Amino acid sequence: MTSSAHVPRLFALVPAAGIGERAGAAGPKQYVDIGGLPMLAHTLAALAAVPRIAQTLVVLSPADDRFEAALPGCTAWVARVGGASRAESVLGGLAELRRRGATDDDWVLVHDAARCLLRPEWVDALIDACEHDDVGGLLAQPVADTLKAGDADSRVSATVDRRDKWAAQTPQMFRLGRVERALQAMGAAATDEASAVEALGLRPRLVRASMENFKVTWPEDFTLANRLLAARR
Ligand SMILES: Nc1ccn([C@@H]2O[C@H](COP(=O)(O)OP(=O)(O)OP(=O)(O)O)[C@@H](O)[C@H]2O)c(=O)n1
Ligand SMILES: C[C@](O)(CO)[C@H](O)COP(=O)(O)O
Repeated sequence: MTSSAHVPRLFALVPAAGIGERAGAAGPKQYVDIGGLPMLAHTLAALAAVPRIAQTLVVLSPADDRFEAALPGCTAWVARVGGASRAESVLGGLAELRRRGATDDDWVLVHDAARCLLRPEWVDALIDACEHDDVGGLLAQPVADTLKAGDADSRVSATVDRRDKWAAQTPQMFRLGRVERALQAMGAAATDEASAVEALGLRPRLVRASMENFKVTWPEDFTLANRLLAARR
């Protein structure tokens, strides 16, 4: 007799519906050229190099009219279901994954389009650490600098104990059903998937990655990303 048990699959979900306000580029930062390709192309290439990921879904803004010209021949799934916040874009993507056959038990690795220096081996390390974990987890980096809390006038209000602090990165890997419920409960206040899952009383696993997995956020970050990519060639 053959077993019909569902084997969970792994999907990647890339929110790419932001406007990149802080980056100050002429258009959305995911299309800014880095080393000859749009930033988003580097991000998707890293995920495509992880064989355990069954498929990647890119979430675009409904108004996006650049993707097909910028990434011709891209084999990732694409859905123009982005929302006003990152959390809404991720929720739109999770609903799209369901429409395409994903179920509650499948794993979803949510990864920022803006973290284009991702390396496949970091994704593999995350999967290895989480695929048999009850909760799931995220890539992160222990904080190395002394941490200051600041007031609106840019004066220090406190020095924060950094000993147990980690900077959260992506991918963040959770079961589809759980992360969807968590984000629905927390709404746009969720700046990442882990914080929504934490609000359910759960403790996601922290998997150390690298500072190279930084999020291109400010104008000077494009220069850093270009240099790092050039150094990898
Ligand atoms: N409504 C939104 C906002 C953000 N994102 C995505 O979430 C990731 C992380 O967000 P962030 O770095 O803040 O990107 P932007 O929102 O584009 O930047 P900014 O906040 O400076 O406008 C990015 O890949 C971005 O495209 C999204 O899909 N939908
Ligand atoms: C998800 C994230 O990259 C983890 O550090 C981060 O929270 C995104 O924040 P942003 O407000 O969208 O820049």
